[in-house]
Amino acid sequence: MIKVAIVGGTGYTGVELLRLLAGHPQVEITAITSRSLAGTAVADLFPSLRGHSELVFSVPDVDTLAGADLVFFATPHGVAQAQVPELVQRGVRVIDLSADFRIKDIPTWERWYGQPHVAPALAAEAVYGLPEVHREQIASAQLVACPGCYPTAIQLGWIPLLESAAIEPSSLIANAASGASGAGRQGKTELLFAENSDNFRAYAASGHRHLPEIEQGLRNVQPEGSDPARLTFVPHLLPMVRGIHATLYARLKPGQTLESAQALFAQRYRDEPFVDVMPVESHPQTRSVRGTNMCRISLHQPQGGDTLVVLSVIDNLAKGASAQALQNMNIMFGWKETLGLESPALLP
Ligand SMILES: NC(=O)C1=CN([C@@H]2O[C@H](COP(=O)(O)OP(=O)(O)OC[C@H]3O[C@@H](n4cnc5c(N)ncnc54)[C@H](OP(=O)(O)O)[C@@H]3O)[C@@H](O)[C@H]2O)C=CC1
Ligand SMILES: CC(=O)N[C@@H](CCC(=O)OP(=O)(O)O)C(=O)O
Repeated sequence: MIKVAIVGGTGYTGVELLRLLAGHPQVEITAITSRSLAGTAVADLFPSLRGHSELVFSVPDVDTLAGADLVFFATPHGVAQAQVPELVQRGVRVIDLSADFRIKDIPTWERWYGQPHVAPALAAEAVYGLPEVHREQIASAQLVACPGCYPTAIQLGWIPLLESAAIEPSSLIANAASGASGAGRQGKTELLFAENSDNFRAYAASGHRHLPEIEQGLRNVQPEGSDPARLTFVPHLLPMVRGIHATLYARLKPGQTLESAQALFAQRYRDEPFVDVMPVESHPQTRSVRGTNMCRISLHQPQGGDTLVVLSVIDNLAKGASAQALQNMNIMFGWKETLGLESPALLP
């Protein structure tokens, strides 16, 4: 058993962590923080956790957090980088769900996030928590930076092709749509039922902060000497709660076919418990991954042309955040990677 603390327990990724950890046999949650609801019982705020949690929210306090073996940060950007250095110094392991430690190039982080980075040395040390690429480094990491939700769906959809140089790396286009829980639990006008339901729209089409994270991850898997992966990324907001559907377009290199691409995916993800390569020309649905750590992928070659379309779906709060954080925890502590993550999606 390890002791775990969560900073940011009243948000959507925080409560998803609580839901998943309630079914994990190796974890005892010793602290969960909220500045605004300190003193409130977790089960009063989230009745879904009645009978599963006796915890009460407390204000973040470094001495309390340092009593845990592992601390999850489920907080907005900028929070973890201010608090993690002391915890790391005191020997605590940390999984950060925010973007604070994902990007290695600090000027790039500062430009996209619009604030100075206060812990650049830790950003250099942090391991990017995409197990399908960094499993070995995650196992021994003290600080893991969990990938963003769009970056998870998009990277998993292109990694086999870029590793094998099977597509033109400068031809990449990603259209991805997310459920509204991706925007967190704070009140925002555009997330009101009357604004978001029965509606569909793109946002940040001229530049979203996940772009540099995705490009960094894709370039990292390319063979040395390749032209760097370049991406056009347009996110959309869907009138649903959970799920990301990414439609990825790339030009196949001469000699590559739908069948050769499918074989690359089948081989690359053969032993991955959380990537499901579906039969060619399938249409994965967000509903098939709801509440799970699964990424389902399928490939298409419309009209037999030279464009390969990859469809990739995840649950933004699960494989896109909290369940992937648990997968990382399982790897860090040497447990079976699927522990606490085995349940299939909720249907209908
Ligand atoms: N929603 C999603 O699908 C995904 C989110 N993420 C990332 O995960 C992180 C959390 O997201 P999400 O759960 O949606 O966010 P929410 O806005 O729903 O929740 C944020 C939480 O952080 C706490 N918090 C806010 N400011 C501070 C602070 N200065 N110090 C300590 N605690 C603070 C809040 O509680 P209180 O103010 O009471 O302290 C609240 O519990 C974000 O960085 C987000 O970008 C990553 C992938 C997917
Ligand atoms: C629908 C929606 O608003 N989604 C969020 C992405 C949330 C997320 O995963 O991103 P970070 O962890 O990098 O913040 C957005 O586009 O800002």
